[in-house]
Amino acid sequence: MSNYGREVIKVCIRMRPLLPPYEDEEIWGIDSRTSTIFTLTSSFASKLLDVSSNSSGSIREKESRLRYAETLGPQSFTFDYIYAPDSTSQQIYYEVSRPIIHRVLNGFNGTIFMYGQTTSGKTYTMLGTPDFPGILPCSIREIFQTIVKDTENEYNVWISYIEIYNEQINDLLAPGKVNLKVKEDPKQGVVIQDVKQQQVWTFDQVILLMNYGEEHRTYRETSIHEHSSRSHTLFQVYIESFPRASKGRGRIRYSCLNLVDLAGSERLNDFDTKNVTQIGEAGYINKSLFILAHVVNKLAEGKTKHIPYRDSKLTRILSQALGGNSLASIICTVSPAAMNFQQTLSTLRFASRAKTVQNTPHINEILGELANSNEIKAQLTNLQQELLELNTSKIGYETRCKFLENQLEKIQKEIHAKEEQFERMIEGNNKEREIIERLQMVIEKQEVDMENERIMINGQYQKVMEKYQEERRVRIELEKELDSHKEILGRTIKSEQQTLSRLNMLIVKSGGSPVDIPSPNFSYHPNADMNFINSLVFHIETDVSIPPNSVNEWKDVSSRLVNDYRVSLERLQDQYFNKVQTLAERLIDDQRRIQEILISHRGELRNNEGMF
Ligand SMILES: Nc1ncnc2c1ncn2[C@@H]1O[C@H](COP(=O)(O)OP(=O)(O)OP(=O)(O)O)[C@@H](O)[C@H]1O
Repeated sequence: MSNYGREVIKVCIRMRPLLPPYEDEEIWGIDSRTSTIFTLTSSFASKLLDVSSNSSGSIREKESRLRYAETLGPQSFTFDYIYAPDSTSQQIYYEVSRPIIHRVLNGFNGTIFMYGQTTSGKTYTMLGTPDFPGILPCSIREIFQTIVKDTENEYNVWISYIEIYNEQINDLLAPGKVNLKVKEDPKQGVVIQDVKQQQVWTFDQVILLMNYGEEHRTYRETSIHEHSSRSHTLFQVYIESFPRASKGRGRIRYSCLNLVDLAGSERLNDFDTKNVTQIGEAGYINKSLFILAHVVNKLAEGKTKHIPYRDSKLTRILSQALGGNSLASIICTVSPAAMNFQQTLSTLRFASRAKTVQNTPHINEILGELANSNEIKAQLTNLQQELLELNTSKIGYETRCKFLENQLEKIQKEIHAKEEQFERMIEGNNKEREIIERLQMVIEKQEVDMENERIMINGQYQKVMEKYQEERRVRIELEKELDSHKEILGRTIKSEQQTLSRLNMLIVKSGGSPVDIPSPNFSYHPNADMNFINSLVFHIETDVSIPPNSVNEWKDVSSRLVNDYRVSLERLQDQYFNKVQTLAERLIDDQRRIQEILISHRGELRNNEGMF
């Protein structure tokens, strides 16, 4: 085995296009020149403030996103590669995966894994479609094309395909084989016990097997993705190669390519809370991704000891790719949508930490039967020397061994206790997270209810104000009408008084006593009597003879007139005051109702504040 240097994990980001009609505006932008991804904060803020727009998400959700983004300020991340929404999987394959494939063919282990929230495009990038093949088919094609062209070496290739569903390993190429165990192999490192390893010779054969495995993989329709992977999958390609001339008795290189498609992280409140299967699956997915992030964090901090690989099957299987003997690339898929802002940010933070993790890849090589005999002889001499040394210090060694065994047992117990404690902590965390998410849902609902109520109260207030305006308008019109009546009445009374004065003059002239002229305070109500008086005055003034009974008659008429004026005026005043009274009462009533609604609304607000 030769010595090799350390290599950091390569990390690339792929941003998929917006998925209409559910997703709203873009919040992330890309500068391909500098491989930077950044927030379009100003447009984000302006778009989120426009809460009345038709875009998806509740008003509360948008406001909380805005608050979150404002608190954080502009975000920007730089990676090895960043791919814009119009990039192809083939392009990513050429730049990110192909260099690894060629080194795997030379005896290095290699791992490429997809990481990102649900619906961000992991499976699309890994498997692709018939028109746009993904990383997996492109890698397999490259392997066989290279093997065919290599005239110096001979190769054997095997594949296996497993899924980790609810922390249980199931064989996708042998569907009956479930709950497989993981074990340490001195030669190959961590391996899956009893997994079906199928030898393959062509690209088509591998694709057939891949499709067969896909049929048995666990997918489910969720509220946000109709074909969502509910498990992590691991597609492994084992390659053995040796120079044709040695016929397998010289140096043999063996390597393994791991293609990992992780299930997406998701928020528990994106699920129907009554769907126990979905909630359970999401819990397992989130827990294993949490442990993966924990492992990456520890490695990123530069720690090499006590890395909690054993806390999940996923991290145990990926231990070679994370800080071990493997080349590794992580392809993080993200959504550009404002509604996925927090999940994208969390993926980018994971990616930032992952790109500082270092591995120590080396060529895996063993010696065949007729390998360099000098090397074997040298090794034999070393071993004999070691044996001699061991024999001489056998007693000390045995004592030391005993001591170490005891120590080991003690440490194992401690580890076990810590593992249990950690399990309980994670369970507690999950429960707390669930409670917080439920509380958030309750708060969200109450805020929506309060918003609706506020809109309703505004509507009612608006109506009351309109009614009040209308009644005010009617009152002003009534006052105007009354004024005009008064004016007409005044004018009429004046003209009638003049007529009656003229009549009195005639009466006095003819030796009679004058009649009382009514005061001008009374209302006028036109009637036939006035016509009669007018004709009487006309007769007198024009010396036309007046019928003898007419003088008494006009006296009656004039006193009736006075009464009529009074009654008419009083009726008019009554009507006017009644109307004004009714309007005032209605106004007071409406104001009282508005007051009551506002008081109860404030009371509820105070209750809600008290709750949270
Ligand atoms: N780069 C892309 N270009 C066009 N469409 C894409 C792209 N990436 C993803 N999609 C589409 O987005 C949807 C979700 O993609 P995909 O199934 O790959 O998501 P995922 O991350 O694997 O989700 P899950 O974790 O729920 O399985 C699919 O309809 C897919 O066709």
